[in-house]
Amino acid sequence: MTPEVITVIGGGSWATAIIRILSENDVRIRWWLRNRQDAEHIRKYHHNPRYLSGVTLHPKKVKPFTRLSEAVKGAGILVLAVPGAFISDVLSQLRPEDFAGKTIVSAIKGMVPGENLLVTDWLEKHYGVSQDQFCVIAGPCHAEEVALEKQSYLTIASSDRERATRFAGLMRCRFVNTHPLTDLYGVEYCAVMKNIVALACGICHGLGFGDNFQAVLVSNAMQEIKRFLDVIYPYYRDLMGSAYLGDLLVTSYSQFSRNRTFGSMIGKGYSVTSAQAEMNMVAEGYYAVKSIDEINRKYEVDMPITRAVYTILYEKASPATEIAQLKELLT
Ligand SMILES: NC(=O)C1=CN([C@@H]2O[C@H](COP(=O)(O)OP(=O)(O)OC[C@H]3O[C@@H](n4cnc5c(N)ncnc54)[C@H](OP(=O)(O)O)[C@@H]3O)[C@@H](O)[C@H]2O)C=CC1
Ligand SMILES: O=C(CO)COP(=O)(O)O
Repeated sequence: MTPEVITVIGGGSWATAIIRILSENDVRIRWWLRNRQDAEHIRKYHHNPRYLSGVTLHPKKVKPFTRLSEAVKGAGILVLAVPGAFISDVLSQLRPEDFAGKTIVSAIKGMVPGENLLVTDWLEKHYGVSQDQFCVIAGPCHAEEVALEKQSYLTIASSDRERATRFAGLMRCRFVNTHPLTDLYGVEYCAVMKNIVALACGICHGLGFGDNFQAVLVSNAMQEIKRFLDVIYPYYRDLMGSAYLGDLLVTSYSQFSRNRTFGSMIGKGYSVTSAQAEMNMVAEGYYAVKSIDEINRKYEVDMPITRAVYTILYEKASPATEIAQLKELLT
């Protein structure tokens, strides 16, 4: 059998981890990064110099590119792994024909700000990608633990179960277990919303709250996510599964979570700009909370945690005052 040709778009930690996983299998990876020096470094030394630099990349299976139109040539699968806020900029070099007939995999746990669309909805709108072409990579999995080859689980969601099963096969390896699921939009929304909750957990941690309070916050958050999903995309789903509850837990509690770290800085008194400057990675929840809050103005679902995070980050409300008010609403 000829190896599967896969283009991975994005040069950050998750793109690097996905490439590490995929290259355990029979694939050829065309890797697009925006930074020319990074691509050159990878070609010479087989390491990404700025993200997960300890990971060795397979010299024969992984080929870096800086021209996106060239990177997508000949691939049957495109994996998108840039933060949602930059996707429209990055993909502006491509045309609808570049997506035709391919499996389009979103590894992005964020929305497209401004348009307030899930990445899959945005690709359908702007590039005519049909719903059954999509897969979404979900589940509790930090790139840093993939780099350490710690046992992880991923869920591959697609409305086309066969497509999900095929891609799940390519993402399965010694240290990663995978399973398919058909709740494409539910999984995508949940992945976006758990980042908002992790921000809230971080803010509370920064303010000095402990584990007792965080457990209440997270369990209330799961109910908030359920209320929202039941309205925006009703579907038979088991929210106790690892693609939903599992991802909420790892992001809320892990030392590796960028969203939690960002929130913690806000709770300790950093401004949004100084917290962003301090982190060299992207906290998707910052963009997501604005999108979800704006979407919810139409649906008016009861979402006190999302509202509190939005008010703190976008209306410069005092974290202590907002969380004091939120405290009274949790059960
Ligand atoms: N890290 C993780 O464990 C996981 C991440 N994800 C998701 O993967 C997606 C990608 O995140 P991740 O790889 O972690 O991000 P990182 O924070 O590790 O990297 C950020 C990436 O965004 C790029 N970037 C920064 N600014 C711009 C810009 N203005 N225009 C274009 N690109 C820009 C950076 O480019 P440059 O290379 O030039 O610095 C870099 O490639 C996110 O949606 C995240 O939620 C999902 C699961 C796990
Ligand atoms: O989605 C993730 C883990 O499953 C990554 O979360 P952070 O972006 O907060 O690090």
